[in-house]
Amino acid sequence: MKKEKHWAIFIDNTSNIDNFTEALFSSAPPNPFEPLSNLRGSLFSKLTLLKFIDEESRHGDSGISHGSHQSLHSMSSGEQKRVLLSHLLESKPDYLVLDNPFDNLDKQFQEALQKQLNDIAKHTTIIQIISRRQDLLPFITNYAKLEGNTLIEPTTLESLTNAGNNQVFMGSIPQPLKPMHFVDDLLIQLNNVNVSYSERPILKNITWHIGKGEFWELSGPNGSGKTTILSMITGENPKGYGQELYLFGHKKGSGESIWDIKKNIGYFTPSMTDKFTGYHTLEHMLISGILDSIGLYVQPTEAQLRLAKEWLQLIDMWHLKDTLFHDLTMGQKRLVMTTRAMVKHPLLLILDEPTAGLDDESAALLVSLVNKIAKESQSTIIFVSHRTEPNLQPQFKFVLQKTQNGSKGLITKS
Ligand SMILES: Nc1ncnc2c1ncn2[C@@H]1O[C@H](COP(=O)(O)OP(=O)(O)OP(=O)(O)O)[C@@H](O)[C@H]1O
Repeated sequence: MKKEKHWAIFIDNTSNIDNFTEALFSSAPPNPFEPLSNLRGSLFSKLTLLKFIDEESRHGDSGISHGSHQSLHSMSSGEQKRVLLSHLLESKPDYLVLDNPFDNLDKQFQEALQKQLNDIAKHTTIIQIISRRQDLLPFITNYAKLEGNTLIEPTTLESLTNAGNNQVFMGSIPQPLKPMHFVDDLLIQLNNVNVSYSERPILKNITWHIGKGEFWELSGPNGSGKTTILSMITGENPKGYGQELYLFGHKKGSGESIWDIKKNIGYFTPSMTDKFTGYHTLEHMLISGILDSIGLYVQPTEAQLRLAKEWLQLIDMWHLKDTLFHDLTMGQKRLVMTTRAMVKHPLLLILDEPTAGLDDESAALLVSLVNKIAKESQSTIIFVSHRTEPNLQPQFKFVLQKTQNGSKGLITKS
């Protein structure tokens, strides 16, 4: 049996991944991937997944969730990845390109996927596009780094990866223009909340009291209901009606509008950056956060401009104020979006897997900004993550544990 040659391509903020994957699948792949030119490859990536979801929304069937009655769109992110991988493997490709395959996956699935890839690697070339050093597949012995559009072959693995980030943010968190006041100590209360979908229990007797100024980490395996719980807290899930759910002092369904709830919340999840495809400058992006709009269509006031400046100085991006958001690196975009979600000092800041897809250095920088916000503001933070971010300093953890009757919640103190 011929021995397959596997590769890890390390990426960072500068890497042009789309160009690289396009070139790999072209009739003339770049050096040293020329041998792939006449072979059949498959791409396991978020983009491939989005194409199938789009197909499903237009034609009613993604073509890949056979056997399942559930739409691809309504599956949790881990479930979607499972379905995609088994679909890609059905066609027995000669090579498989995996774009950050472990992102959004729980530990159990990560281990199962690693085992599965170990087997596949015996007969299929694997090219792993990788941001975090800890994700490296153990059977891979060839490495390169993608800088912009250029592949660089290093001398050692160590020379490829950044240990972390030592940047210290200079100055304090800027104060909001209009502080939000809330008298109670408890912002959110879920008392014995239950959620089922098509009679399948998802959440079972969830009791969670979230206080002012607290810093929580929310975790749990794929499909355990993290997104569902967040949709209860943001007031978006109609299954919250008739339950013991109190959001910012109002019982869910007691006449408050979705806007009454949402005005108290700053929210960031990486897919939100897709909404900002327009050409907004950084300065305008931050000001639009104060106004809760997606672009900026009014003349900003002096006070708004001053506040935007303070935040941009804090994250060391003031010199980029006139740069288009579109032209930033991924790590910079995440810092700006987190800052934008925080600019009003919302009562509650929700960060949903904000480090997914970031390299080690950018993730460490984002985590230190979140720690700083937690220390220096009165905002409550919920940080959702599958990865244990080494330096994250939450006070409390809410862990969902799957059972046959739906997930239960376990609270621990850090
Ligand atoms: N609209 C829906 N219809 C049917 N099932 C749904 C719907 N929305 C969510 N589910 C199911 O509820 C379960 C919990 O989903 P949820 O997205 O909350 O999990 P999660 O913990 O966020 O998962 P992940 O870590 O994979 O993102 C999953 O099994 C999902 O398939």
